[in-house]
Amino acid sequence: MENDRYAKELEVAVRVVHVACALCRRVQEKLFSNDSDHVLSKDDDSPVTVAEDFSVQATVSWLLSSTFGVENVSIVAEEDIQTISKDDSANLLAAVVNTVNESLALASNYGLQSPESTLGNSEVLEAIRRCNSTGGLRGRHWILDPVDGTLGFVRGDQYAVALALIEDGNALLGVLGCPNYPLKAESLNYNYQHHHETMSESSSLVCDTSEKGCILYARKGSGEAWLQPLISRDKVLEWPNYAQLIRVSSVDDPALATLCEPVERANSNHSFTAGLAHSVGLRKQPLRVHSMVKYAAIARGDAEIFMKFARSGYKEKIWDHAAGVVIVEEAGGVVTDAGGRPLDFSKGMYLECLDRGIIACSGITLHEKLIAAVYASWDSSNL
Ligand SMILES: Nc1ncnc2c1ncn2[C@@H]1O[C@H](COP(=O)(O)O)[C@@H](OP(=O)(O)O)[C@H]1O
Ligand SMILES: [Mg+2]
Repeated sequence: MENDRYAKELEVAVRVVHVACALCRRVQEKLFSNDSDHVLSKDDDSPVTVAEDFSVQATVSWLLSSTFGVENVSIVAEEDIQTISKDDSANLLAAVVNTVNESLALASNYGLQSPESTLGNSEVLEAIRRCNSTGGLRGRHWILDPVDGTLGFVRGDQYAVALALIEDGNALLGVLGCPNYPLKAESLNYNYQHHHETMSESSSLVCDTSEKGCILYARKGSGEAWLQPLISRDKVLEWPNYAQLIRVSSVDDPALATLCEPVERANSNHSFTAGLAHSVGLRKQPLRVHSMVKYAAIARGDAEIFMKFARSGYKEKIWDHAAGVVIVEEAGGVVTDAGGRPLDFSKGMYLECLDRGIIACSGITLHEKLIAAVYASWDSSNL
């Protein structure tokens, strides 16, 4: 039956992302706990972040391969094997192997297979290496961003685990794990200064995980997007785990709409988007959020617009968008490039044909206004 197609893949993907989010939460709790040996680094390439990325990637790769069979699984993912297989990376590899084993031991709590015995270095490296697909127009590929929004992760703020399935170039399934997504939309706004002032006493920011954390997911063409809460440590996932339907906001008046955009100025031109916002009549301050949680905010109805205009020459990666696009579209939203065309996931690792930037909206009215505003202002924008 058409409706049953990809049902198993979607359920497995959601369970796998639960395991990955639990891993991330454990690492973040250690990072921010008062008795932690770790020194928190504000860099997004700190050893902790790198270990975290590899650990999630190995865990997801191992679980997908053990469920569907190694020969059936092709994965396109952010981290490549070079960094971790260097001679001077023994400590990094040891940390990753440890974290992966800890997390796979709990996989059975999530209805997935745990390994019969602890994985060794070579098995973990092999799981990471297997994520070396480049995707493309033919075949079925899983697209993974193990930790999207690494800066958000080290700051104890928003980050996401993103897993999508593309087949013959079409994004069919999207799963977004958002371990720090707060219940109240207002708390999404990133406030760097506040963050630093409260950093020392802010273990509550990440350690009180009971009121935040969810997984969003959707199957292309179903017209439905779903949300499940993350489950607490040591609990067993009972499918469908309180899944609830989510829907985009019905606000189409620009004066009432909220714009979401990257926190980092380096990743998107804030003054250009401010100009667009002004010209279509947006009044509210933009909500600056790390990672694909911005797509989640649109799908959940907590914001109406997400825009990203990277510097010219930057090539957007498919793993930064595929899962979010499926979820927003199935929740009722619209996602295109700045020329109004759908994002094309068929060209390999990059969104090769992307026209200028990305515009995701809760509805067509806001979307058309923004596309028209880009058209009117681009030539004078110096971008
Ligand atoms: N100069 C740049 N311009 C645009 N995007 C960039 C960028 N450098 C990195 N990125 C991407 O932007 C993502 C973060 O998005 P955001 O700024 O919306 O939080 C990064 O994901 P990672 O954190 O997984 O590396 C990275 O892929
Ligand atoms: Mg990313």
